[in-house]
Amino acid sequence: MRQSLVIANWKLNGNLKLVDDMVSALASARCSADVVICPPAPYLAALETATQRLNIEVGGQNCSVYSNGAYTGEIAAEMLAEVGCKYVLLGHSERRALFAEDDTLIAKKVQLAQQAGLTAVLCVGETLQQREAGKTLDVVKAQLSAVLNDVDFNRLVVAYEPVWAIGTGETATPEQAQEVHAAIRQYVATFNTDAASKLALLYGGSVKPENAEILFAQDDIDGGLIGGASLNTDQFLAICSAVKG
Ligand SMILES: O=C(CO)COP(=O)(O)O
Repeated sequence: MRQSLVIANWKLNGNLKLVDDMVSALASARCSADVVICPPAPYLAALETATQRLNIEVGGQNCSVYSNGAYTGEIAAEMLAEVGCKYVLLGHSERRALFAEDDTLIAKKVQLAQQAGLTAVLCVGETLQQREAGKTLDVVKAQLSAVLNDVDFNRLVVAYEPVWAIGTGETATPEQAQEVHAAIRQYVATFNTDAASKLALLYGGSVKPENAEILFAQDDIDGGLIGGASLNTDQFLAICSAVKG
């Protein structure tokens, strides 16, 4: 039985009011999936305190490639763990594109995160240009292979987020998403068969209440990584309850 998981990625959005509103909404919600919220770092402690009695975990949106030292503005994986995070998003396409993060750097971050006891949520996905050139699987496999050679599969989640579907309102069709998810699972199996069958694989990219159920019904889709819709309590709860239980 694989973990069903819905992760909220607030990106650079939200405030203390959203922390309160989301926690109140989730407190009275019924959801068979595990729920993780990744707010901007200043809200992690407040969210962790507010969710202590709930079955909700907290995660970072990124961590440093360094453990400590003179790196102004950075946040170490161990610091995230110390304030109660259980997860950290790594390799998000916005980090890759806007902050020039490459596969080598992301692999190092995954190692540090796992050493700190965090589950790394490795994000992979192709651009529209790469998809149109028929390179989707090559791109995704290259992003995975950089990390999978030296990874703790017990602390790994993979999120497939086609770049062209992020924040655009354009979602991969359930068939497109399933095809890539199945290919990811097969590829992971070439590294570790047992881990591949247990790995939680999430879809991300314009997931909304209207399309969540059909996406999550696909064989190899175990939940979602939600951006825009995770900022709205009603929408986020509807997505959480769309996960197959
Ligand atoms: O990037 C995403 C989650 O990490 C997806 O964002 P949207 O749900 O806003 O498309």
